[in-house]
Amino acid sequence: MCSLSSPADDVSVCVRAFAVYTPYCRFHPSFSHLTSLDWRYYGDAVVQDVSFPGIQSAGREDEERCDFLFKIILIGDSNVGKTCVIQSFRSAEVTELQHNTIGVDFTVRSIDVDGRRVKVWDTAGQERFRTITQSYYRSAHGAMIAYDLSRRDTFDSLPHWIQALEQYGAASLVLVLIGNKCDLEAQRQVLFEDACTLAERSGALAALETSAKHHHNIEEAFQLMARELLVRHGGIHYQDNQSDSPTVYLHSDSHPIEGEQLEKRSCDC
Ligand SMILES: Nc1nc2c(ncn2[C@@H]2O[C@H](COP(=O)(O)OP(=O)(O)OP(=O)(O)O)[C@@H](O)[C@H]2O)c(=O)[nH]1
Repeated sequence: MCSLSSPADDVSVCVRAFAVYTPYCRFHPSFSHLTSLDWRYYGDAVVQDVSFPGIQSAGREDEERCDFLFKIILIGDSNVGKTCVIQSFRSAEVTELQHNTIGVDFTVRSIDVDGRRVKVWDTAGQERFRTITQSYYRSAHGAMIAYDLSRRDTFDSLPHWIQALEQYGAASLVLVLIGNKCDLEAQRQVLFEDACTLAERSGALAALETSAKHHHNIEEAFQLMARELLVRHGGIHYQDNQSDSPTVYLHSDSHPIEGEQLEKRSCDC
């Protein structure tokens, strides 16, 4: 079962990420622009009078070697499954019932992309904690916007989230749209084609349908994102005729968007 089963556990995970990864991230070139104010603000706002369970085991990860460290934010309406997606990514296990996130959830995991070790630092934040999440937009390398494919209103708010990213995020941000809860096919209210159209219009790298509950397409979403970030940050160089493009990681319910991002794959910058 998921390790985040109560608000107290949730905070302890936040503390763990804060306490263990802050020193590493602050000294890492990718995070040199993060000010201590960002971190303190998060700590003051979210972490209150809690112990630090799990800090020792997480400490080992801090020493783990990685070639690249990317920060990916996961945003979207409440209850679309953001926390479950990052839990599924972290542990391949998801609880039936998740509490609402207070502030920002963190997870850090290393994945291998073409033999490169990539550390993905992932956060999911809630809209009502706007001031916290906006500061995270600024320093993100990639963003996943999630909607619940069984609730049309969560898809209809995607333009709002995209606009927020355009306003607060970096121009080079890699965007992926995620239609979560694809196990609820009978309750589907959003056609995959609609998500693909929106992804194409908004310059997203891909649209995918995922199930955090069944761990479906979660790894693929992060692999796809990490691979694109590696390309953009000079970690992978694609030839035009190279066959192992990111599309090989996609299932039938995912859709890579051709265009601007694909051109950038061959770019060294
Ligand atoms: N059927 C199904 N339910 C899911 C899936 N992912 C999440 N859920 C359920 O959806 C509910 C909301 O999940 P959360 O992960 O807390 O959603 P969230 O987007 O993080 O919500 P906030 O913290 O309010 O922003 C929970 O009851 C989950 O068990 C999924 O893939 N399939």
